[in-house]
Amino acid sequence: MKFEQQLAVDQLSVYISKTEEILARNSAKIAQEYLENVLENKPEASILLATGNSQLKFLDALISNSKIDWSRLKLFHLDEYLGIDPEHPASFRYYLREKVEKRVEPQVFHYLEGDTLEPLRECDRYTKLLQAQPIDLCCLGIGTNGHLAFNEPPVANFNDPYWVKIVRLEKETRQVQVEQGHFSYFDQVPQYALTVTISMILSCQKILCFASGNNKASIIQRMLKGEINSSCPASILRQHSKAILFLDWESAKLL
Ligand SMILES: O=P(O)(O)OC[C@H]1O[C@](O)(CO)[C@@H](O)[C@@H]1O
Repeated sequence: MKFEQQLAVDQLSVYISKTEEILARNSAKIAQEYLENVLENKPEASILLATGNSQLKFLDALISNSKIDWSRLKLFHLDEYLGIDPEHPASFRYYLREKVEKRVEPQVFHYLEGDTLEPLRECDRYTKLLQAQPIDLCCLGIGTNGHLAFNEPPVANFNDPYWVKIVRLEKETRQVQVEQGHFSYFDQVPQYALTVTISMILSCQKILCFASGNNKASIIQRMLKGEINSSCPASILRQHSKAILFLDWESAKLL
């Protein structure tokens, strides 16, 4: 497996590839080998998937090249806008149905029902589903403001007693969604979302986190060189010994 550079920042492993394409190929191989290993020792495995641009090439490489037995996998996801219809193209359920579920046949895909009329009950339902088994693999992206899932700075709680909660989205997060073309204007982006918490993420057995491109360079610098605190929620990954951060040259350029 060829990464141009490998380093450790506290307990976090950081693998750097020249391009996002190489990064996707190599990280998909790591994910595949890890899942094969898990499935040698138990009948089924559980994966918590992220959405966003940072996941696209990885998911494509994982799905198109691997020999994973998806029928033995239970799938979950990190977050969803509150009040969004599952058919809305910006909804994370839409993304995951189109990019994952239509291409593989998992044993089950448990979706966060963002359009529920009873959000607290939905948090409770999803918490119970997540707690029913260990989550073997968690995939993550990092927001330009350092958020993990929708745990926004500075309110993200590293010791959250909850596993799924309702959060208010930061202006920057909502603005980025417009810039990326997911919504036409700022007020169209929902103000609230459901998200798994940092405590939930840290309970996962293995974490693969992806960040590439110039627009992630300064937050990656803060994540890896700044203090570990909730002003950059992603910095907490430095305390997870089974987490790998995959970067390309552009996102790693300020290290
Ligand atoms: O992958 P992107 O588009 O860079 O976004 C960063 C992360 O923030 C989220 O939008 C919020 O969870 C994720 O879907 C994503 O992985």
